[in-house]
Amino acid sequence: MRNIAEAALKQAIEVHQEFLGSGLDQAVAAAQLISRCLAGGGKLMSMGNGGSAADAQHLAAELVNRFMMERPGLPALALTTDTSVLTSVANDYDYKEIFSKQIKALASEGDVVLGLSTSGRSPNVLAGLGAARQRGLATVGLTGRHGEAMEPLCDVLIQVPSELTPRIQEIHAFCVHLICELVDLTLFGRSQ
Ligand SMILES: O=C(CO)[C@@H](O)[C@H](O)[C@H](O)[C@H](O)COP(=O)(O)O
Ligand SMILES: [Zn+2]
Repeated sequence: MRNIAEAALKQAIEVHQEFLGSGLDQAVAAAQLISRCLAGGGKLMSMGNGGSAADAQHLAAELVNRFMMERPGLPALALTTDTSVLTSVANDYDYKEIFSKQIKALASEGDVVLGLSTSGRSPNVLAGLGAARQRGLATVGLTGRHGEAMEPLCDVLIQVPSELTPRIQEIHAFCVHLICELVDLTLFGRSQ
């Protein structure tokens, strides 16, 4: 057991180390884009499946409530939480449309849509980013090594250099916190 745990942690350290060189600039660019949208009166809408749904909710919660310091709440909405909307869209139309339909209904000019998909292939995340693009909204993607399908739909795409969902998600969680820290720094002059 200890050897499995050690291998997993070493793998995580290696992916974090590689991300420092290959992905951190995109994470900073994503935070800058989101800061600009929020400063301009827009809101953030986030989406993902499974663990990435939790990450989408985590980001929205930190923004709406607070991150490390006291500050006014910021407008953010996870598109993964309203089970009536989610089940009716999936039931009447298609699971693929659960995010895109919400974006079409809720988006205003100046908003930013953020999608997480470790495979880069979840049809509902791709459709959500596509709907955001069609509405002229800013888009941010978080993915793994194979984010090819997300690339043309994202203004900023954060790619984690791994194919393993848990390792990718661990860096996505780091990016969620980094975005919050840099948004606070940009909008309020400090983050702690
Ligand atoms: O958290 C995990 C695995 O670590 C799972 O719940 C995982 O998020 C789900 O299988 C998702 O459906 C995967 O979707 P995606 O990241 O490929 O878009
Ligand atoms: Zn997970």
